[in-house]
Amino acid sequence: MAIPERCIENYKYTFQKELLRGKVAFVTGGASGICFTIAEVLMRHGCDTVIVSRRMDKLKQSADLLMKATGRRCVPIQMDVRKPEQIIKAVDEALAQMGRIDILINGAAGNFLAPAASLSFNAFKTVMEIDAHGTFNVSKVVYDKFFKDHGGMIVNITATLQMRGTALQTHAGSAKAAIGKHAYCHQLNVNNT
Ligand SMILES: CC/C=C\C/C=C\C/C=C\C/C=C\C/C=C\C/C=C\C=C\C(=O)SCCNC(=O)CCNC(=O)[C@H](O)C(C)(C)COP(=O)(O)OP(=O)(O)OC[C@H]1O[C@@H](n2cnc3c(N)ncnc32)[C@H](O)[C@@H]1OP(=O)(O)O
Ligand SMILES: NC(=O)C1=CN([C@@H]2O[C@H](COP(=O)(O)OP(=O)(O)OC[C@H]3O[C@@H](n4cnc5c(N)ncnc54)[C@H](OP(=O)(O)O)[C@@H]3O)[C@@H](O)[C@H]2O)C=CC1
Repeated sequence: MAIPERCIENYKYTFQKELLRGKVAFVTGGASGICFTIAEVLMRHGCDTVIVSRRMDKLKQSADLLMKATGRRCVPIQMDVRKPEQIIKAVDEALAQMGRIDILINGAAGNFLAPAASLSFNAFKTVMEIDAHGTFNVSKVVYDKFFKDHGGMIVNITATLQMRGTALQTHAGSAKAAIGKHAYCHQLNVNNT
């Protein structure tokens, strides 16, 4: 059984408590780490969430913790951000259960510390596919199925390691740089159309 995440003790509000009441967020990687806490903070502000990743046991455990701590709804759905057919199914299920998606958090990522010389073709490809392709894949499906007609917000979780370069991080640095440029180009596209 996966080790459970922990919710924030004595949460202090900076924003209005009900700021996101009636909104729904779709959070990739939301069962663990940073994106678990992002889901928690959104829920503490009235938002309902869908958390997605590959391990259903971990998703269920985290969804239970989040609902108990915040009193909001959290639906766990299994999917791999590298597999478009799984994303389409997951977004369909999210919309069937929640009726809407207002916020997409692209947080799912894969990483490990490894010298560039020891990266196999598949090691580099795997991290690029989870981080960079995954961000595009999920954004495309959520856009096509909901944001195109209703609007919505996409938040891509990147890093700083790619900005000046970081040892042992050729794969993750390349993937996170791609995500940054993707967001920038996408913004230009949206503003020009
Ligand atoms: C991530 C850092 C980890 C620990 C940090 C510890 C100390 C910090 C010290 C200094 C800091 C220095 C730098 C900063 C580093 C990081 C912080 C900044 C950014 C962080 C970004 C993040 O994304 S953190 C999130 C990390 N979370 C995860 O990775 C969870 C999900 N991870 C996974 O699912 C796997 O780890 C996976 C990414 C490998 C994907 O799994 P899967 O699809 O099942 O793939 P596999 O079949 O297992 O592997 C695919 C190919 O990759 C090769 N591989 C796997 N691991 C390694 C490795 N350690 N070294 C080299 N190659 C590896 C594997 O062999 C496969 O290739 P083949 O050719 O064999 O097929
Ligand atoms: N930790 C850090 O120091 C830093 C992290 N970041 C970024 O913050 C975000 C969260 O990182 P962190 O909390 O450390 O990491 P975690 O390992 O806790 O979170 C990564 C999540 O992504 C999910 N995931 C991985 N691969 C896939 C996939 N193929 N499909 C669907 N879900 C997947 C994992 O679940 P599962 O394995 O069950 O699929 C896991 O829940 C990431 O984008 C990371 O790059 C940025 C800078 C620094």
